[in-house]
Formats: sequence, structure tokens, C-alpha cells
Amino acid sequence: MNMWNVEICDVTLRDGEQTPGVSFTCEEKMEIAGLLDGIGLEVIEGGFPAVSSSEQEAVKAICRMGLDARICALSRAKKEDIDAALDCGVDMVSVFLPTSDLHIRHKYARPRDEVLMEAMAMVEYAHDHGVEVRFGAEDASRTDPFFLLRAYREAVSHGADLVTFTDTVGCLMPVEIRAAVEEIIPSVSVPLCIHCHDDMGCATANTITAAASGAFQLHTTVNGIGERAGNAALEEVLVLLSMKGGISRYDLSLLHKLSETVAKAAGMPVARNKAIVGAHAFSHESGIHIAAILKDPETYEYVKPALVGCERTFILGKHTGRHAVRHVAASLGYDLAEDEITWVLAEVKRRSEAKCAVTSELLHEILCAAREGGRQ
Ligand SMILES: CC(=O)SCCNC(=O)CCNC(=O)[C@H](O)C(C)(C)COP(=O)(O)OP(=O)(O)OC[C@H]1O[C@@H](n2cnc3c(N)ncnc32)[C@H](O)[C@@H]1OP(=O)(O)O
Ligand SMILES: O=C(O)CCC(=O)C(=O)O
Repeated sequence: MNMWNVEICDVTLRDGEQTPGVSFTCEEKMEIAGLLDGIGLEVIEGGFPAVSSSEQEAVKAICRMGLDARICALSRAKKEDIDAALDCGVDMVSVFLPTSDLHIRHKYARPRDEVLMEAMAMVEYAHDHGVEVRFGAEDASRTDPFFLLRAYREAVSHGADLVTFTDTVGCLMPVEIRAAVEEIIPSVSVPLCIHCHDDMGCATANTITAAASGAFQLHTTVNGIGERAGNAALEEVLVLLSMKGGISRYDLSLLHKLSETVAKAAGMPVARNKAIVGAHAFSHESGIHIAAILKDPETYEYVKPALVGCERTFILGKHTGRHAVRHVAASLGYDLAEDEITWVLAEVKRRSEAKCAVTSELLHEILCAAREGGRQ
């Protein structure tokens, strides 16, 4: 398998925090940054220092942690924003500018070339301060392709080390992302970053398609949090990089702890069926599935739970079969006879159909009843 040449810039602490109603404390940001660094991510976007003085303090505190990851801060193409970022001691300043005619019309009401060249002076200003500079074309996916390439080339000539293609409103699908990335890469002399939103549910697919098409820096958020429907989910992108991109350098065993930490700090519980980090991502109830998994887990598990430090669980319910009952009962110390299995299975289905979750307590109760002849 070819290994993709990529790095991750996780933007949970900036774009993730733009989720309506979410605000991380400095301590929460530091704890999350520590976990992101522990996984081995190359870049952590710590925040947007121009937002407030406490945001600036939090980014400073992350910079002082001495992490291996490079710390990045977002900035508008404005001197005061760049100064606020530089003052934090970041390694990278990400200067963004809206480039679509739609955005430029409403935000500037001036000719796009004029707006672009003003922003380029800001790219140069950041570059002159000795930090890595990333230039982000906001709403790149709805930007005139000719003007987009011009913006990237100008940014590079003014000192940008990286340029970002942002699907700000999540309007593209993978084939369109591939076409855009394949057009940009040969025309721009610095690595391309990809920043995707999930408005149509394509953020992770778009990000990984961009990686497979040659994009270098992939932007993610933990649990996929972020503006509106969120961003590409870190945990999904990392597992895809491992399973499809031949990249094994990240410590995926920290993903669950990270997911729980972010969910708690954001006040946003993770959906049970969320890929990789959902409570049911490695759980099974269906009888046909469990019967086969007991022979070979690969039958119904493409992602191995151990890859992300998890264990498989079997949950008994309406859809369970005899193999599952026998196995789960045995794991709890009950060696059931065939007639006992029949009774327990019927009882499990009856309770489940009455919308009663078959928790481990209830299962113990049912198994005891089976043993004590309560089934008669
Ligand atoms: C796609 C993205 O995620 S981009 C990041 C979006 N994130 C956020 O907006 C969260 C943080 N934002 C904030 O805390 C505030 O909006 C601040 C501190 C940045 C600015 O606040 P305010 O000065 O009150 O301005 P306000 O938010 O109302 O309007 C934004 C201004 O920035 C301008 N602006 C927007 N993008 C850029 C840019 N890339 N470069 C320069 N100026 C910009 C707008 O045109 C508008 O200017 P105006 O005040 O002259 O009309
Ligand atoms: O340019 C960037 O890195 C960020 C822009 C962004 O958040 C977006 O367009 O959604």
C-alpha cells in the first residue's frame, strides 16, 4: 500500500469551538491540546486570538506547553489580528481571506483584485515575522477557479508556506474535491491544505479524497464538531489514514479519551452510532451477526476495535439469537441447557419488544430466573 504524504492540523480548538454555544476554558483547551499532541498530530490550531483577551491567553498557554505539535492561530487579513496571533508565540499564522465573488461583494463591495492585494500585504507581514504562514481562501469551493489560482500564486510570492482549499459551506462531493485538488496542486508550488465542512455529510469523504489526490495538510475536529453540521471528524480521518493510506504513526488508542473529553467540554454528547467513537461503534445485537462474529469477527467488523483501543460488546435484545445468548450467558458464568436458552431468548425478546433495555442487571435477573426454574 502506498503511504500518503499528509499531516493533520486539528482545528477543534478554533473551528470546533465555533459550534454555536460552545466555549472552552483555557484548562479545557490545554487538556485537549495535550491529548491531540499525544496522538502525534503535527499541527494544533489553538484558537483565533483576535476573538478576546482570554482566547489570546489560552493560545499563549498552549504555546507554553512545549508540545511536539506546531501551534497555529487563525487570523483575518488584518494587522491587528496577526499581531494578536504573533503575540501568543505561535509557530504558524493562518491568514484567511474570502475569495468567492459572493463573499467579496458582501464583505468588501470593492474590486476583488484590490481586496486580494491588500490581503497579500498581510501575508507578507506575517511572513516577515518569521512564522510559518498558511493562506486560506475562504469559500474556495465557490470561487472562480482562475481567481483562486491567482490568489494562491500571489500568496506564495508574498511568503505563504502553505495554501488552503476550504469548502466553507460544505457544498462539494468527493469527485468535485478530487477535480479541484488535481487542478490546484500542479499550479501551486507549496503544499495544499484541505478544510471541509459537513453540510451534506461529505466532510470526511472529501478530506480523505483530497488526501488520496495529493493534498498535504488535512483539517479535522474531534467528534466532527464545528460550525453548523461541523467539520471532518478527526477519528474518522485517522482510521481512514491507517486503513487506506498506510499511515500507522498516530496513537489511535487515545481517540476515545479525547472524544469523551471534547464531548464533555463542549457539552455535546456523541451519537451512539457515530463511527469510531460512538458507544455502539463496536457493539452487536443481531443474532446472525453475533453467531458469525463468534467464529470470525472479520465477518461483521471491518475496523477492529483494538485498533482504537476498544473492546467489542454484545448487547442482547429483540434481534438476538441462540448463539449470542449461549455466549453471553457463558461469559457471565451460566452454562445454559438448550431449553434454558430457549426460555432466556424468549424473555429477552419479550422485554426488548416492550422497549425495556436488556441491561446487564436485567440479564442477570433473567438468567437467575432461568436457573431457579422461574421459567416454569
Ligand atoms: C469560515 C470561518 O470559519 S472564518 C472564522 C469565523 N470565526 C468567527 O467569526 C469567530 C470569531 N469572531 C469574532 O470574535 C468576531 O467576529 C471578531 C472579533 C473577529 C470581529 O468582530 P467585529 O469587529 O465586531 O466584527 P464582525 O464580526 O461584526 O464583522 C466581521 C468583520 O470582519 C471582516 N472580515 C471578515 N473576514 C475577513 C478577513 N478574512 N480579513 C479581513 N476582514 C475580514 C468583515 O468584513 C467585517 O468587517 P466590518 O466590521 O468592516 O464590516
Ligand atoms: O482558512 C482556514 O484555515 C479556515 C477557514 C475556515 O474555517 C472555513 O472556511 O471554514
